[in-house]
Amino acid sequence: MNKDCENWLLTPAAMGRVDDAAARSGMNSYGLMEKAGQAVSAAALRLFPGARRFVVLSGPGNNGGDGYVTARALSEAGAAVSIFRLGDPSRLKGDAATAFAHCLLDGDDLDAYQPWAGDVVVDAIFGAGLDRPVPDTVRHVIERVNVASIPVIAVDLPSGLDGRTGRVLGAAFTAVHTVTFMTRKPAHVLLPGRRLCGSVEVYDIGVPMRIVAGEAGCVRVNSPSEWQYEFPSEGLESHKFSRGHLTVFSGPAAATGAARLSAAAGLRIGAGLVTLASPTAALETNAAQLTAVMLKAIDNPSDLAVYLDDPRHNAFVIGPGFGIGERTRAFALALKDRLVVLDADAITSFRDEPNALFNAFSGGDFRLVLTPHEGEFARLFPDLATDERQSKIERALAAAVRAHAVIVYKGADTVIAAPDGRVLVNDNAPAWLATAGSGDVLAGMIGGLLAQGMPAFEAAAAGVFLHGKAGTAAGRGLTSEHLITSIER
Ligand SMILES: NC(=O)C1=CN([C@@H]2O[C@H](COP(=O)(O)OP(=O)(O)OC[C@H]3O[C@@H](n4cnc5c(N)ncnc54)[C@H](O)[C@@H]3O)[C@@H](O)[C@H]2O)[C@@H](O)CC1
Ligand SMILES: Nc1ncnc2c1ncn2[C@@H]1O[C@H](COP(=O)(O)OP(=O)(O)O)[C@@H](O)[C@H]1O
Ligand SMILES: [K+]
Repeated sequence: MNKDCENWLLTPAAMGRVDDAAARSGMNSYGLMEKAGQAVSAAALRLFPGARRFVVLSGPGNNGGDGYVTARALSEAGAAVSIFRLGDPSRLKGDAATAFAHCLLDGDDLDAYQPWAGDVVVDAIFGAGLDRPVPDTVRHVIERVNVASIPVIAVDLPSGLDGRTGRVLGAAFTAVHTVTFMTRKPAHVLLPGRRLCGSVEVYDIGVPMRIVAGEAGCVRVNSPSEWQYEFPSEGLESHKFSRGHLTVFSGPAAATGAARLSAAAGLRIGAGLVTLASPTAALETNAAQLTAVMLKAIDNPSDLAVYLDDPRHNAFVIGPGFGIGERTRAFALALKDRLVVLDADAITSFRDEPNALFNAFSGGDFRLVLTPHEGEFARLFPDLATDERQSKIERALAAAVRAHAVIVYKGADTVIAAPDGRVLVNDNAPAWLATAGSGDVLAGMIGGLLAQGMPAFEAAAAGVFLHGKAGTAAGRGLTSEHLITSIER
C-alpha cells in the first residue's frame, strides 16, 4: 500500500470523484480497471492455488467490469473459470463494456450458479455504486454460497455492503479477502462491514496521489502516525510535577474499583502524579488498596473548589462508578476550565440536560473528552443515535460539533472525532476488551495523556490505540487489572 494514503478513508462518493478527476486528467481509465482486475486475479491465485474453479460473479457497473478483467486474467493464468452475470452485458457502458468485450469467456445468468465443492467465488457484483438493497437474485446467490461454505474474494467491497456506512443493504457476502483500490473505505473498518470484508488488501492502481489527496479529507484509520508527534516524552530534566497531575473521582464505599482502575491506568501511561478524590466514607476502602496513587477527601462542591485553587491539578477523570445525579453534574460543571474525561455515570447524569454540559465547555481549546459506549451515546445524542442514514463516523462528528468536545464513540470500531472535523476509526482492539472495567482503564489512559499536555484529540486517539495494543499484548482472558500492566507507551 502506498505510505501516503495508508490511513486515509475515502467514501465511495469521494472515490467516484477521484475516478472522474483521473479520467479528466487524461489518464486511461480502462487502464485503471485493467490493473484492478489483475490485482484481484493475483490475490485469488495466491490465496487459493488449489481452487478447482474460480467463479466470477459480475454485476452491471464498473465493479462487474473489474470482474471481467479478473476472469480473463485467471483464465490466461491457466485456471478454470466460470462467469455468472447480473443484468444484460450488452447494456454495460464505458470501461465495463470494454472489459466485457476483451473477455472471450462465455457466461450465464447469476440465477444459474449452483456452488460446487472446490469453487472459489470472486464477487464483482456491486462495489462502490450500491445504493439500495440488493435484488432477490443476489440475495439468493449469497444464501447459496453461504450454505455451501464457498470462500469469497470481494472486489472493492463484499456485494451488499454500503461502502459509506459499513451497513448491510438487504444481504451481503462474507468474504475471506477483499481487494480494494487506492485507499480503504469506511465500510472496511466500520462494523459490521469490517467483519464481512475478511482481510483487506489495498492495491495501488496508479491514480496519482495528488488526485486522491484532493478528496482525502480528515477521516482516517487510527495509527501512531496520527498522534505520535504530540506524544509526551520525558527528558532528563523532567520531574513529577512537569508530567502533569491527574485526579480521578471515586464513587461511594461500595463502588470504588472503577475509579482505581482509571487512576492506575493514568499513572501507567505516564502522568507524574495521580490523586484519587474520594468521599470521606470511602477513604478507608480506597486507602487499603492504593500505593503510588494518592488519596484526597473531597465530598462536596466546596471541597472541590478549594482543590481547584491549585492550578497544577490540570486533568480530571469523572464518571467511573461515581453515581448518577445532581452532585455528579455539579462536580462536572465545576471542572469546566480544566482538561476533563467524562465517562460512564457522568455522561448519564446529563441525559436530561446535555446542553448544560456542552455550553460549559464551549469556547477556547477543546478540553472535554466524552467516552460513551453505544448506550451512553444514545442518552446524550438520542436523535443522532437513531439516525439510520448516518454512519458511525458521521454521528460521532455531529456529536463532537454539538458538544464542543472530542468524542470517543466506543465499540469494536471506536470512532474518535473532534469538532474541527478530524475523525479517526480504530481497528486494533481485540474482542476480549469487552470485559468489566476496560472502559475505566481507557478513561484513565486518556486522562493521563491529557495531564501530560497532549491535546485532547491526540490524547484520545493515542489512548484508544494503546488500549487496543495493551489488550492484544495481554491476550485472551484478560482482566482489567492485567490490561493496566500490559500498557506500553
Ligand atoms: N479508482 C477506483 O476506485 C476504481 C474503481 N473501479 C471499480 O468501480 C466500482 C464502482 O463502479 P460503479 O460506480 O459502476 O458501481 P458498481 O459497479 O458498484 O454498481 C453500479 C451499478 O449497479 C446498479 N445498482 C446499484 N445498486 C443496485 C441494487 N441494489 N440493485 C440493482 N442494481 C443496483 C447501479 O444502478 C449501477 O448500474 C468500484 O467498486 C470498483 O470496483 C475500478 O474499475 C477501477 C478504478
Ligand atoms: N468486541 C469488542 N472488540 C474490541 N473492543 C471492544 C469490544 N467491546 C468493547 N470494546 C472496548 O472495551 C471498552 C469497554 O468500555 P465500556 O463499555 O465502557 O466498559 P466498562 O464500563 O466495563 O468499563 C471500550 O474501550 C470498547 O471500545
Ligand atoms: K463486490
